[in-house]
Amino acid sequence: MSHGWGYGPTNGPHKWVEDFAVADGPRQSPINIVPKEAQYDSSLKGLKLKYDPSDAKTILNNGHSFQVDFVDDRDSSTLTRGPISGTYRLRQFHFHWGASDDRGSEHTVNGIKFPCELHLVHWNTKYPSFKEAAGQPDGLAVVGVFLKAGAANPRLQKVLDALDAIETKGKQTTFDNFDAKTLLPGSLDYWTYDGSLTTPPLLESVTWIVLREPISVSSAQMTKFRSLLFTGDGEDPCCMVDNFRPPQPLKDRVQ
Ligand SMILES: NS(=O)(=O)/N=C1/NCCO1
Ligand SMILES: [Zn+2]
Repeated sequence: MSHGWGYGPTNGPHKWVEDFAVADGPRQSPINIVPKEAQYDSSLKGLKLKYDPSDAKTILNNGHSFQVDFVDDRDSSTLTRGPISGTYRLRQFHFHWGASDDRGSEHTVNGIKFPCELHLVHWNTKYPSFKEAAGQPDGLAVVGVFLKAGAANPRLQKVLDALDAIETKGKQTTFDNFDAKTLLPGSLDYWTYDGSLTTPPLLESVTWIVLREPISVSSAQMTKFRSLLFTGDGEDPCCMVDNFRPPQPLKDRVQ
C-alpha cells in the first residue's frame, strides 16, 4: 500500500499483507465461530471484570473507528480469570460496524454477521506497558461483544451522543465517568481462542474472549455510528462504515 491502511478498495484488508506480512500468519483474527465444533473446557473459569467508571478519559475518532480510552496506570479497571492468568488492564474499547445492518461484525457465528461488534482491549500487567504487551503472545486480551439489531439500547446512548463532537479523523473530546460494564450482556459465557489484532499491525498477541450473548442495538442507533467520517477536516468526506476485517483461516487452531 502506498498510503495508510484502511477499509477501501486500494488500502483494505486484502492489501494489508503488502505492509504487514503477519496478515498471512498462523493465528490471525477474526475467525468464524462454529459452536458445534468448539471444544468445551471444564477447567476454564468465569470471567472477572472489575471496571472503575472514573478511569474513563477521552473519546477519539482515530480514522478507523472511534475509541474510548481509559487511565491504565493502576489496577483499577481489570480483567482476570476466564482463559487468562494474571491481571490485564482495560486500555480502550471501540467498535466495528457495517454500512447496513446485514454486516459489520468481525467475528461471525456459523457464518452469520452481526451489524456491529464491540472490542474491549486489555493488556497483561506482567509487561511494563500496552505497547510492550502488544508484542507478546500473551500480551493482550480482547473481549468481543456482538450487537444484534433490535430494540434501542439505552446503555449505548452516552457513547453515541458523544459522536457529534468527533465526526472527523483526529477529533477527541473528554469522556468521563463511564462504566464499561454496562455494555456487557447478562451472561458472560464465552468462546476463546488465540488470535491477533484485527487491525494493522495485526500482532499475534491476543487471547480472544468472544461473548456468546449479544447486546441489542436499534437501526436508528446504527445510523449514528455511520454518521462518523474516516476522513479529517477539509478532506473529501468518506463515511466511516464497513470498518471490519473478514474472518481469517483457522489454520492449526481449535476453539
Ligand atoms: N480490533 S482489535 O483487534 O481490537 N485491534 C486493536 N488495535 C489496537 C487495539 O485493538
Ligand atoms: Zn477491534
